[in-house]
Amino acid sequence: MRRPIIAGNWKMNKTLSQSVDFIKEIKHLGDNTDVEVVVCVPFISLDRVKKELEGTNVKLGSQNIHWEESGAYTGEVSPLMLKEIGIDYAIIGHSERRQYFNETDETVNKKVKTSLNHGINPIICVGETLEEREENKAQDKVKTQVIKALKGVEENQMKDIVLAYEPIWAIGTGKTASSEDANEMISFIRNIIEDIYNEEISEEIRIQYGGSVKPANVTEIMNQPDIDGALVGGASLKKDDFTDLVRF
Ligand SMILES: O=C[C@H](O)COP(=O)(O)O
Repeated sequence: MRRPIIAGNWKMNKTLSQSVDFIKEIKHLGDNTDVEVVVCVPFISLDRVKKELEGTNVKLGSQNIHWEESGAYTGEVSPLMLKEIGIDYAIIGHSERRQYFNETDETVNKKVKTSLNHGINPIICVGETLEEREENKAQDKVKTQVIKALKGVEENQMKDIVLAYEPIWAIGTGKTASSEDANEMISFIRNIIEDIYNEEISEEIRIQYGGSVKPANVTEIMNQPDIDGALVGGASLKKDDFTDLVRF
């Protein structure tokens, strides 16, 4: 039985004081539920938010991570820095990182391996563009991303990984993949994992859907057999919406 995981990706939203105020309002959301609740907040808010979350059941994540422990990488944040704060998760390979910051399948793979080596659980994002979907290339694209992201990852590390299928055309657009289409792709991803590893790992790995998940569609999405959770942008920024999402 896979534990559902709802993760809020705040993206570049909320200042430090806004982050602290907001977390005070939602930090009880992990209580009395089987759902694992995660907030992925801006780097500069991680430390303060971590302190606010102490003693709660809400987990903390970053939105990126560098693959080196230290060095001349101006503007980057290393796994050692994040580990010291005590984060649980790092989003890796979000399509916005791939699109605007030249993240490649190779850097995604390096980040995945470094996260695992530092005890930070990767949430690895994959997904196709609208053009790729229309040209029937969506599965090929996602397959390549999954295989390359996991290159060199050992079987015993797979339990620490979460995958997130986010069709790029559904992010922040109000368009969602139909829950059946999302489930079909996520089932396809599970088959890829079985090919690379084995059936047990493919049955155990948690795979989220992301892209305009809202209170109005979350139940339908979460009722799909292969979908284990949601990676949520816009709707994770509002208390009432995020509350409804984690109580889908
Ligand atoms: O990481 C979250 C996804 O990019 C989805 O964002 P969204 O819920 O605003 O569409």
